[in-house]
Order: sequence, then C-alpha cells, then structure tokens
Amino acid sequence: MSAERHAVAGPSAASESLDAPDGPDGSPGDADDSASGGPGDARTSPSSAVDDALALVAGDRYERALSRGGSRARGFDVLFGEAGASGEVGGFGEAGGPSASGPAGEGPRDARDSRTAPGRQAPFVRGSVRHPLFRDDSPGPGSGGGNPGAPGHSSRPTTAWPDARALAGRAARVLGTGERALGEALGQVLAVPLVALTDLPSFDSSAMDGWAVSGPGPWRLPRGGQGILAGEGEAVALHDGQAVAIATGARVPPGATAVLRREHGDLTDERVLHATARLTHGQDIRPRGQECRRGDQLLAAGGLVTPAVLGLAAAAGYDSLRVTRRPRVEVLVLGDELLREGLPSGGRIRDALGPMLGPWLAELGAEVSATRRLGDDAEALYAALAESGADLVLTTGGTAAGPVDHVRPTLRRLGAELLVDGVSVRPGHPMLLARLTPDRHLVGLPGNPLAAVAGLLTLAEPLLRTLAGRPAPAPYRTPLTEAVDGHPADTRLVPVVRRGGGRAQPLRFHGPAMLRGLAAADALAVIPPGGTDRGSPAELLALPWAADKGDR
Ligand SMILES: Nc1nc2c(c(=O)[nH]1)N[C@H]1C(S)=C(S)[C@@H](COP(=O)(O)OP(=O)(O)OC[C@H]3O[C@@H](n4cnc5c(N)ncnc54)[C@H](O)[C@@H]3O)O[C@H]1N2
Ligand code: MOO
Repeated sequence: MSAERHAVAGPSAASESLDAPDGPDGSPGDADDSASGGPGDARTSPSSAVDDALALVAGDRYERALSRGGSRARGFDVLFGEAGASGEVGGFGEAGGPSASGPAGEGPRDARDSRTAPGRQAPFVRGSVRHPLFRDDSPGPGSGGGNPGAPGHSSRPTTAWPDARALAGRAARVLGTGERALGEALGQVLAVPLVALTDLPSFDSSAMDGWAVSGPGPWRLPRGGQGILAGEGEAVALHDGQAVAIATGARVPPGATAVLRREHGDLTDERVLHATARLTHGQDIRPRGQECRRGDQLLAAGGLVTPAVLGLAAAAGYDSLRVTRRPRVEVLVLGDELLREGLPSGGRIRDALGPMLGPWLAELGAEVSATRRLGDDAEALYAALAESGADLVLTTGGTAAGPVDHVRPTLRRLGAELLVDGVSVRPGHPMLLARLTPDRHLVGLPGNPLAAVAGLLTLAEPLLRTLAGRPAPAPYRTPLTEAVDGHPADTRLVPVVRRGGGRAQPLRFHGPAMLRGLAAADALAVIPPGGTDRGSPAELLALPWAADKGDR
C-alpha cells in the first residue's frame, strides 16, 4: 500500500465531481494514471463548471489540451497526471494514450490527431503545474535515461528500462542440472545439446505399404511368402526381378531398389507383379540416417523441452534428459486491503496478483513453491524473506513510500543489496531487484496490477531465464496500427493485440491499476520516450500464452 492511498482525498473528490467513474481508469488522483489511456477520452461533453474550475487551475495548458481534441479526462491529466511522480505534466495518459478500440468493441477513442497536428509538441507539457498533494522536490527527468525520484528514495536515479532488463539478466548464475525422465522434463531447459544416440531412421525402411522390389519390373513374388512387417528383423535378400510384400516402417530387405505402393501394383494369379505407375530408383525407401547420423547435434543447449522435443529425444534414443533445475519461486502478496474471495467491499479489493502470478511464473518455467498473503506486516515479511529458500522471491505491493510500504525498509534490515532501485518505465517505476544472498534474489513488483506485470517482464523474466539457462530471445518488432505517445523520459509498456497484416493494435484499459487491456493482449509494446508513430515498428514483449502467434 502506498502513500497514495492516504493522499487521494483532493484529487479523488475532483474526480467524482467530474463524473470520472465512467472511465475505467479509476481515480485521476492516481499519480500514474496519467499513463492510463482509458476510454475517458471518449467523454466529450465536459461539464462547463468543472472545466472552468480546471481551466482556472491549469491555465492555458488545459485549454491547449482541449483544443487538441482533449476532454475532461485530458484536463485531468494536465492537472494531476505525472506531476507528482516526475515533475512532468501532460496529456500522456488517458488523453494521449493509444487510440485503439479494445476487442470488447469499444469505440475509437481520443484525438490521436494530436500527434499529427501541425505544430504538435511532445504530448507532454513540461512544466510546474502540480497538485499540492503530489508536490515533490525531486528534479525533473534527468538526461541519459535515468529518472530521479523513484518512490521511497527520491535522490537516487532510477535505472533506464533497457538497462534494468539487461542487469536482471546478468544478476544471477545458471542453476545446477539434473537428469530427468522424459515424462518429467517437459517445460525445462536442455542443459546440454541433444545429440542423436542413433541414426534416424536406424535402418532402411519402407515409407509405404506395398512391395519391396529389386531392379526393373515385372517382378516375381515367392510362393507362400509372408511379407515383411514393421518390427521384424532383417529379411532375406532380394535378387533382381524379385519382390516381397512389405508394410510401412518395415526394414527393407538387402537388394531392394524401391518400394512399389500397393495402389501402383497389379499382382497376377501367377504371382507376377506389374507396376501401373512409374517407379524411380529408391522410391519410397527411407534410407538409414536420412534425418540424422548418430552423434549429430539435434538441438542446442538452452532449448526448451517442448512436447516435440520429447518426441525427438525418444526417437533419438533418450530415456531421460539432462536439464537445468527449474528456478524455485515464492510469491509474497502484500496488502491488508486484499480479499481472497467475494466482491470488493468496505474499501477492500480482490487480490488480482495472487491468482495471476503463480500460473504466469509456471509459464516462464519456474516452480512456484508457494503464494503467501502476508498483509502489511513488516515482521512477517522480514521472517518470510529471511527463511525463504527460493531462488527468487517475488513480492507484490509495498514498493512505494507509503506508511505500510515495507519492502525497501525490510531489505535494508536484511542487508540485501539493491541492484535495481526503481526503473524508468510506466507503469511500474517503483519496481526493484535485490540480492538477498549470493544465490537468492528478490523482485519487488509494484502493487498496481499492470505495474506488477511490467515488473514481472522487466526484472523477473530475464532473471528466471538466466537461472534456467535459457538464452534471451531475439527482440522482434511489429508496426503499430496506432501512434502511441511516449512518456518524456521513461519507457512505456502498452498492451497490444496482433492484427492482420503483421500489425499490432494498442489496447485501451492500460492504466496501471487495470488488467482489462492486458487480458485481451498478445504482447506488451515497448514505447520509448518520444513515442511510436502509427506504422512504425515497436518492440513487442510476447505474453507467454501468445508467444507462438503472429509475425516474428
Ligand atoms: N507519493 C507517491 N505515491 C505513489 C507513487 C509515487 O511515485 N509517489 N507511485 C505510485 C505508483 S506508480 C505505484 S505503481 C504504486 C506502487 O505502490 P506499492 O508497490 O507500494 O503498492 P501498494 O501501495 O501496496 O498498492 C498500490 C495499488 O495497488 C493495489 N494492489 C496492491 N496489491 C494488489 C493486488 N495483489 N491485487 C490488486 N490490487 C493490488 C493497492 O490496493 C493499491 O491500489 O504507488 C503509487 N504511489
Ligand atoms: O502506477 Mo505505477 O506507474 O504503475 O508504476
């Protein structure tokens, strides 16, 4: 829980008077809902009293926002947007976010024309308009990617997003390896290359049901001959002009020059076989070693053991595989306000992260030993971290500077080394990475659910990949169907869905506290400071369950 929860009275009251509850972005008082881009933009008939009030406070900035096609929501962002967190003010969020229609059929949103309008400035207005609640003495965004003022430690610069990912990928060492029976190796990572233990096929075999023949036809079949079935040992050699019935997969007898398919042969009563179609030398014989020779490398180390890999390994003679141990992960969900079941009530909300993170981590190859709800109990957190034997502990919430945000103080108490202390990314900037002991790490995910996902993909995913011995996938980029405004200093991560024509469509409902856009998404698009134009390629971070879809 962050200070924000104690500090929203002013802006929240304003939001109520603005009818903001229509907008799924929630309270505009959220420091980072300037990054939310919900359909608040679609609200186009501002109440003049409220607008007047906003105009009075925000001066010409709000007017400018409206004249760019803004709305009440845009006015809100101008007022309350990034001001608290970074000293930036602007229409980045609801008003400036992507204008895509969500898959739920929401209408088009927002005047993204602000990007193309003549004289368009950056979608943010850098300046000093701040709500008193969000007054912050940290300087504005520094040069060179770092962004001062992560919550809880205002003087230290945060780490640039690409650097944070790289650092997380280098933070740990690959775990030990073990031999696993094929049935238990699925989803793990090959610790050594998969080398063929046999030729494949391991003998010359018939690709069809028919007759093995020797030389040009017609051919004579032996009287009373049984034919050769799959699984039998080596058959009697054929001589020129001879044939023998053969089944698919059976060993081809020595001397055979081709297999004649059953439907291409005519067998007389005198047991003479005529071909009714052209037959070429070697036809329908799979020669030994056609797929591989014993000792050939079939797959490199670091590859994921998929069902297909299990099949190949079995075919190539393996009973077990040497795989890297799965990273053990423990999830600690923090927050007294979280309910495990039922409807939100009395200011309490459902825990959205507990049910999401375990399965997501499993998709990332982790073995989740436990998901524990600790509330806002600093002692319980201290004990859990001190006792945990997990390779990686993930905490959720408590990363900001509120009165019950215990993660950083507890790490200090444990003497942990903070490797990443805030990242220049929206959402998710309070995320952190710490080394608890030389072999145990902690990723602190912010409590806002989409911010937590940003932390998962920025810090946990590269760390887990390294622990499991998997190489980083080559980044891939896909053009966007819509322009997406950038944050002035930070990277943005925006849910997108792949569309026809090799494009990705930014989704609405991407506020830090929302999962609606993410649940419809295939990937998160990486939007660098400055934004990404329509049709320009954006790097996509594929979501695990959508990784096999779309253009690469
Ligand atoms: N003064 C400032 N306050 C905040 C800042 C800031 O820069 N200055 N940053 C905001 C941002 S951005 C984020 S993100 C949050 C991070 O806060 P915490 O990591 O301390 O998380 P909490 O305060 O515990 O929770 C934030 C929010 O998320 C809800 N939450 C928490 N856990 C869950 C869960 N498991 N499922 C669903 N929702 C959850 C929680 O109720 C809060 O609404 O700090 C801002 N504040
Ligand atoms: O709401 Mo914060 O931007 O999500 O990290």
